[in-house]
Amino acid sequence: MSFAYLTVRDRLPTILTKVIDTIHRNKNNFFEEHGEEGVNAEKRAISFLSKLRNELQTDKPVLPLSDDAEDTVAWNEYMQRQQDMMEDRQPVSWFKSPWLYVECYMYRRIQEAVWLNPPIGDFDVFKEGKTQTFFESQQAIMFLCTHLREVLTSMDNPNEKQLFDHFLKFLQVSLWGNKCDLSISAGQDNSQKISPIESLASLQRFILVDDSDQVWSALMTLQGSRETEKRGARVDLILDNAGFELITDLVLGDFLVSVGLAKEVRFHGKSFPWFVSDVTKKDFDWTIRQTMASNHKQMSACGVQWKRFLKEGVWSYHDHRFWTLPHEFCDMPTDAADLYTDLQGSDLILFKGDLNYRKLTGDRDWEHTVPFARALRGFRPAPLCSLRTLKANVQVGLQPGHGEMLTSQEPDWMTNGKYAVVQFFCPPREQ
Ligand SMILES: O=P(O)(O)OC[C@@]1(O)O[C@H](CO)[C@@H](O)[C@@H]1O
Ligand SMILES: [Mn+2]
Repeated sequence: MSFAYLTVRDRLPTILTKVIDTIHRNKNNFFEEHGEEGVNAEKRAISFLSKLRNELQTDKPVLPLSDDAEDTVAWNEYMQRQQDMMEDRQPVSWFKSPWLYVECYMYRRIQEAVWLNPPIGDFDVFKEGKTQTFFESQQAIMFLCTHLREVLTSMDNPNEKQLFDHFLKFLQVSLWGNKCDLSISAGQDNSQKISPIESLASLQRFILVDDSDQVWSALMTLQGSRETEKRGARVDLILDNAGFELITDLVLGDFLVSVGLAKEVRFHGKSFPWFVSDVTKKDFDWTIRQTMASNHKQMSACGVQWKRFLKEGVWSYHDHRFWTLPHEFCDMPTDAADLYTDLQGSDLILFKGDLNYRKLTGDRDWEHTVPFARALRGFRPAPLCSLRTLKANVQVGLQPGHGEMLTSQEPDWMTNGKYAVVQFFCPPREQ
């Protein structure tokens, strides 16, 4: 049985059950905030979601969205296209459609349940889990913040080699931070409790493709032009999960800006709760506020600095509805031309996580030796790099024989989250 099939059969209904339970447990809060209207909204949302779980479990056709959000038309058009592509005119159902599509669809339907019930329309059904991992990872967060502040204060005029060594560490911490998503464990504890910097050396052998030096070169190219005004790169960081992973990304963003490798870092998150643990604007702001408010000196110093970066515009947060559509990224130029144009202005785009990798590669059954550039199928807004731990059945850009060797030793190497890639692509100069 495939990993995709098992996800749809087992993992997605478990996630739905948890969502139903969360909404139910918040009944009193809804009552306090909105009176009877809040309780009615709770009831309607739960009945909607129970129906959804039943549709999934009995392999019913997927239904068009019935809400009136900014992305509803785009979703329904996409679904119609999928239907038109079905041979024999069978309706697209939960088990008879691409995994990437139904998984995204389920998260959008959960949001439909919330949006159709305006009194609870801004309730985040995954907030509790995200908050919990953040608190459970406090030790690792403090450690990381301390390390960052120490590196930054000790680095008066560092040489290139020192800078590169630190860069590698922060890049790898952000990479392994992706181990901590909540959807793979269906919301089970996945918090980070040990020192993230110390574990790096022992994790190195699990990085199957490591293009870190090319990422470094991309940043250094922009350093070269000191006499011109443009010093330092514009980096776009396409975020994945909240909790510990987000902290690792903020720490990386802080390092890049503080040492002058980047002049600007633009964080991109999701516009509604997504894949259990993904970052929304609220999570982003909440995380920075929590970090600022910490009793731990170095941690709160980081929070204060991050707030300042945002205020000064050195950092900024962005979201776009495209990130919560089921489209592969090669569709971006046609389906989200504004976002593609925006990303073309970047000097380096870092894509965090597994889902972004699936969308970069179209989640196809590629041969493992297919070059990353080919799997991107024309998606080439700017130099880009995927920082991803492997949690789904797709991996490209390996040396001949490597994939086969891994399969023979560890059949679930693509889904057990033990392995990772730092995979870089640079568009040719003249496109
Ligand atoms: O993108 P992330 O957070 O690294 O991982 C999310 C993810 O692993 O969870 C799903 C399982 O439900 C996978 O399909 C998906 O790719
Ligand atoms: Mn995620």
